[in-house]
Amino acid sequence: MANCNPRLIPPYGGNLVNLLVSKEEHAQLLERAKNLPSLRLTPRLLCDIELLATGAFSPLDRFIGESDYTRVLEEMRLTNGLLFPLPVALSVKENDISTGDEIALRSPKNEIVAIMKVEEKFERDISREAALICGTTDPRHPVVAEMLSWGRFCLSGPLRVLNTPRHYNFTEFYRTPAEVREWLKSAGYSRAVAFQTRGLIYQTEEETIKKMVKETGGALVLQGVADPTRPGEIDIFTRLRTYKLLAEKYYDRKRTILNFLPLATRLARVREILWYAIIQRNYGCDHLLLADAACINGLDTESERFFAPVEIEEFFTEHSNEIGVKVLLYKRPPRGAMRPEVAAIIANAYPPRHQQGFCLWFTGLPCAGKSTIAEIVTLMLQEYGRKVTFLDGDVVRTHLSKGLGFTKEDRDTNVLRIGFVASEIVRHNGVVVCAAVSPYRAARNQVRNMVGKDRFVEIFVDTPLDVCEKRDTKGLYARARMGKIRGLTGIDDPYEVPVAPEIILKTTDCSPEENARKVILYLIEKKFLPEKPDKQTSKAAAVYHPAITIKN
Ligand SMILES: Nc1ncnc2c1ncn2[C@@H]1O[C@H](COP(=O)(O)OS(=O)(=O)O)[C@@H](OP(=O)(O)O)[C@H]1O
Ligand SMILES: Nc1ncnc2c1ncn2[C@@H]1O[C@H](COP(=O)(O)OP(=O)(O)O)[C@@H](O)[C@H]1O
Repeated sequence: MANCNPRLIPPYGGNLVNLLVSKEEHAQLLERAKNLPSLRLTPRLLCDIELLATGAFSPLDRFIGESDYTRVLEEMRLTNGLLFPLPVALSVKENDISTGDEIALRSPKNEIVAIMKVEEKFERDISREAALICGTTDPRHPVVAEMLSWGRFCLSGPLRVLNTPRHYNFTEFYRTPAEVREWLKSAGYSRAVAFQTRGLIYQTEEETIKKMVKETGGALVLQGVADPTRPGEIDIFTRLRTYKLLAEKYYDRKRTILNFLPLATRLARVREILWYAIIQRNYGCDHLLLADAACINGLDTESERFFAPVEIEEFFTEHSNEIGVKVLLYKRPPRGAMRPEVAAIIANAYPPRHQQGFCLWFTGLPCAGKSTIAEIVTLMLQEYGRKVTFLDGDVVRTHLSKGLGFTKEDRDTNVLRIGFVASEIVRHNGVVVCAAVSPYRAARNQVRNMVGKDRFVEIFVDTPLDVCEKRDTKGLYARARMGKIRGLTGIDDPYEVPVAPEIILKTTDCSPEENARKVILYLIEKKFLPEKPDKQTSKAAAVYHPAITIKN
């Protein structure tokens, strides 16, 4: 229940850390920072410094020093005895920074973030750290894979934070712990429940959350984790849009505050959850609502390979009492339906397959028939109402790749340029048809990765050299045979035949139109096109993303 004289749980360790310099000092320190040696922070470290600066990691007031680092790894405690499960450390590869140096920490975009006085420099044993916090050194674990690229030195020392990263979208939802606490107090709450998520909230889960929050009598702090998207996940902006919609429309506004939390997760199993409990306490929450599945994150979120639920409960009861945050575990209900507006946001971002972008990549010898077939396919696709861009190697070489020749290097540059444009078109759900000799396998595969493996259709126009030579539409083969030109693909330059193209077209026994129809049939079979040009199935149920289930 809201009360008139609320006293929220105090920050962990007693005080909310604030590393931001005062307005008065800002200009002068900024000038000083410009002349200091700089260190560029990774996106992960940028998240960390933001949370350090605003006190979300209180009592930490700096990147961790060596004695704290060691004790945190071994005993989950800081040297002052406080439980703290994960090291927030500043890794560097550079060995030219020494103790006593003053350095400027900059964002990945080179903006000045903070000044740090280096008081400690120590070595970090990444493998041991991975084993202790993630429970594995297996590089299939996404964070372990990333850790292996971290520098082996750590720096620690006092920080004067000049600017936290500016959030240009959803600006008003990136709140500091002090701001959330202020809201809770002014709304009259002495109790607050954090629900921290980086998944989609289905209606069943939304209702479970509401019920559990109501039972505590506290407010809900809906913490949408705003960290970089990992492959295979719903993109961050779509997720944040759904949280905003839900908070505004389906949660009691008097009881709920939405916050976007720039937390770079570690996937460190139960240590991670205790860390969340500390963070949430700093935001003023004395309860943390947690789906049981969240406790077993790691290599395989679906399995219970790390901790059985019973162990989790015991573990939390023991440690969360010490942190002062009650962890409310609940069994995640079956997914069921999404709120229609949420489904609409998702459907817009992840349209059904037949509205998604794809790239048709025609490859083959000069005169194989790439352009002829590609042009017909382009016309056929337009009957399906698709917006199609045709990038023909010949034409691209008159503008985008003007000036490039036919050395291996120039050909690769050409192919990658076409690939880059193609990937941008596909990303925005357009269709792109490319026809380039693209003789090198590695470059073609690079394009496949740029576009996305499931959106890339490699079409090998498999015409024998003697047939191409007879066609010789531009007289190139004749000139090559006469020795007038060098490096013609198929004559004295290599063509690496595709190993596993999605489609192979023979042009000696099929007309260009027949081959074009084969491509269209392939696209229908893969659901990139509806069976008939005018048949649209735009129901939300057709949404295509492995992480989504929608029931209507
Ligand atoms: N040495 C050499 N090798 C291959 N092709 C040559 C060469 N010189 C000129 N041409 C003409 O340029 C067209 C190939 O350009 P691409 O951009 O498709 O080539 S590549 O993918 O960069 O290898 C190619 O067009 P297509 O016949 O449409 O394939 C040729 O007409
Ligand atoms: N079955 C076929 N498929 C494609 N092109 C064919 C076929 N039979 C003959 N041709 C002719 O071969 C030539 C191929 O030229 P083009 O499409 O520019 O090839 P590429 O783009 O591979 O260099 C065209 O003149 C086309 O009319």
